[in-house]
Amino acid sequence: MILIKSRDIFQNNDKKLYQIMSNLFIIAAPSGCGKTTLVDALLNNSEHLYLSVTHTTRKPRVGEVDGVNYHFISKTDFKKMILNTEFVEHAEVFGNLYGSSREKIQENLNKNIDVILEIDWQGARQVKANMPNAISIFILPPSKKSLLERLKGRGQDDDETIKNRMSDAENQMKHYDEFDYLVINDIFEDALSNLKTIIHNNENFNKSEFKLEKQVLRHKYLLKELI
Ligand SMILES: Nc1ncnc2c1ncn2[C@@H]1O[C@H](COP(=O)(O)OP(=O)(O)OP(=O)(O)O)[C@@H](O)[C@H]1O
Ligand SMILES: Nc1nc2c(ncn2[C@@H]2O[C@H](COP(=O)(O)O)[C@@H](O)[C@H]2O)c(=O)[nH]1
Repeated sequence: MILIKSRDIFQNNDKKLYQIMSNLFIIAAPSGCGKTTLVDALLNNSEHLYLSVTHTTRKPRVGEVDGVNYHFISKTDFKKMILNTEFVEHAEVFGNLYGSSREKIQENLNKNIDVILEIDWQGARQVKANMPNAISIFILPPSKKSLLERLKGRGQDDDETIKNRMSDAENQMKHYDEFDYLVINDIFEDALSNLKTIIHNNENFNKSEFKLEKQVLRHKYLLKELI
């Protein structure tokens, strides 16, 4: 048996046996649902989790720091990175380009550190296609009304942007059933605790109360309201 420290995410067609020691987690949600706030809390004091910093052509918001919140780059540079196959996934979201660069992801997986990608459903689909063992989690708001209140309450987007994000939310949420787990971000502390359970016990997937099929039954009325 060949033992490697982590799976090589782009050579996983190799038929040799290998032992997987680190995980790639995908977290997606409609804009404003709270995924960044949840992931920040998740990363707090956790040395064994690395959040991949997205490259984007979006302009920075007030308070956002280049290299910390995002790598803010030009469209030309983004397109060069696509041509050089530097992204594990990329997508256009709200008229801007967003992509996850392969280098740091692979570096951390190789160091046996679990990696989190905070991306949209299009990116999630690409990652799952290349790496079916990636663990995907979709986060839903408790209602459309709370989603709107959160987008407004964040105080960082103008009315037009908020309108666009609300009208896209349904399109994003339609893809919840492509994910392994579903979490409802109603009470923040509960959602955080659910995420921690998923991340720390993902080997118990079949028994998890947060796996998609169980959550779909539990939250069927919410799903009807949202989608
Ligand atoms: N459970 C919650 N209850 C109330 N407010 C919340 C909850 N979770 C997050 N929020 C608030 O909702 C707002 C949006 O959260 P956040 O920016 O994390 O969303 P996001 O999903 O990362 O959005 P985007 O995809 O646009 O980056 C923030 O002001 C955050 O404090
Ligand atoms: N496919 C990807 N989508 C991404 C990535 N990083 C963020 N996103 C998506 O963009 C929206 C908007 O983000 P914002 O910071 O401009 O509010 C967010 O909801 C994600 O769905 C990425 O690397 N790849």
